Amino acid sequence: MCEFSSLGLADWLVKQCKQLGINKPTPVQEHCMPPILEGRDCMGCAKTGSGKTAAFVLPVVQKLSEDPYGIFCLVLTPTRELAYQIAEQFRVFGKPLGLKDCIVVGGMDMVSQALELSKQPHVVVATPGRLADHIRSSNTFSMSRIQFLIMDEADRLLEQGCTDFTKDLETILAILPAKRQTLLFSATLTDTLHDLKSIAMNRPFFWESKSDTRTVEELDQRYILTPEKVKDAYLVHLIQKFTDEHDDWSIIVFVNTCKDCQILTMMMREFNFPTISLHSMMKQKQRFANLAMFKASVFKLLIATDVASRGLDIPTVQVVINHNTPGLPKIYIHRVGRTARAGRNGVSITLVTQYDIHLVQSIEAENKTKLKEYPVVEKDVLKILTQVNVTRRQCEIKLESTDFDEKKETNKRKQLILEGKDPDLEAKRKAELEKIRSQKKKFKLNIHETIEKQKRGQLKKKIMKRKQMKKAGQTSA
Ligand SMILES: Nc1ncnc2c1ncn2[C@@H]1O[C@H](COP(=O)(O)OP(=O)(O)OP(=O)(O)O)[C@@H](O)[C@H]1O
Repeated sequence: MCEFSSLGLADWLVKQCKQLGINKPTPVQEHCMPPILEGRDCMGCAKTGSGKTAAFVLPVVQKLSEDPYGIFCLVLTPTRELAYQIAEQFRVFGKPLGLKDCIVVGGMDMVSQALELSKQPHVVVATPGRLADHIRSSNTFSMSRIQFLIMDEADRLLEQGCTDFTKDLETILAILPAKRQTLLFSATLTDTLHDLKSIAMNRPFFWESKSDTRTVEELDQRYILTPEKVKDAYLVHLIQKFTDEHDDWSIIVFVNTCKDCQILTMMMREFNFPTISLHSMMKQKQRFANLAMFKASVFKLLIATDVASRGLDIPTVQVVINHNTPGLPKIYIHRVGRTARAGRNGVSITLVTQYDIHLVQSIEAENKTKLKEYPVVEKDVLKILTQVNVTRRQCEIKLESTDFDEKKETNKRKQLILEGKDPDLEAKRKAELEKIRSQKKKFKLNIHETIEKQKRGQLKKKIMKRKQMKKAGQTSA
């Protein structure tokens, strides 16, 4: 393994790394830092927890020290929590320079962000939606001279998933200079390689860690096959087991929806586990506070939606539990990648129902790894089954008595307004679409019935004709 200094990193930065306990470069750092320092665009694809952040932060900080000005670098990232984490890395490595950063994310005060931006910080770390809002609404800052555009979790930024960043990215890219270095990183770049190449136009250097598997060897990947109704009992049992067996434990449980996140958090608290949650329906300040408390081990159990599945670096996490089997192998890779980071060991356990077996098969095929069964004494789970299910029902009733569903509706309306749509019109449009759909269905059903009737009629006629012919034959005989 080589040294940081042989990669072209300045002595003061090598010293800074040493102070942070970073002595030798990881492969993604070893391969991507030299071309970045040479001025090339770079696309780096390496496993979760392999040090991709430092692979782009270190060269940028070095280049900034040679020609410091603001705004020098823009980092885009899909989640707000990740933006804070990346900004922290810039602050730590750039401390000797007095590096100034500005975090521009949704859910936080826009006016103070605008003020910060106008002070020309060296580095801006942003989520696309909020930065695009600033670009559309103010002219107090300029990004026309930026030297670096970095897209962390680049494939997610380009994906047209539940949060679609495409329009915001267009707004942002339009104000950036064509002459810049573009750096794209993720653990799962390959699917979006083609789209990414059009963003990094300057003959990008592409590096992908060569490995048979897409998850790290230190990760012990397990599954438990369970009927849907017994899932929660398995979850409680597993958490109890880890609590009993380890003094120093920290677990993330991933769930599918905000509502499930809320219910499971309430449930786990009923069972006296020190639990906290993270999902997109929470106020942003609460999200940050909860994450900070989990990082500080004040709470040992975090129940989260996929808002926490990418990038978060929490070294104490030993176990990741997938309460639902992720629908895409990519989501699985990022979720389980919250443990077994930077060479540490970790376990992931995926709860699989009979309806999810095909999902596990595609996860195994895509990641070229077989998941092993996690051994559980079933009768211990069955012992707590009734109590767990009763507790869930109680928590569901409790949640129904709050305004959680209304909040969800309000949030949906807010989102539509932010997208420039009229929520009432959208609701009307949806209702009309629904009406058309049901009319079409009815129409299809009618046609089907008519055809069937005709067929039955024709068949009847044929039978009658045959009977008549038979009769006629008999009489002539
Ligand atoms: N050269 C190194 N030696 C030891 N530890 C390192 C090194 N570089 C980074 N780390 C540490 O490894 C951990 C994971 O790094 P990082 O968060 O950058 O991973 P990542 O590759 O971006 O993962 P993900 O794909 O999940 O976002 C961090 O705690 C970081 O401080």
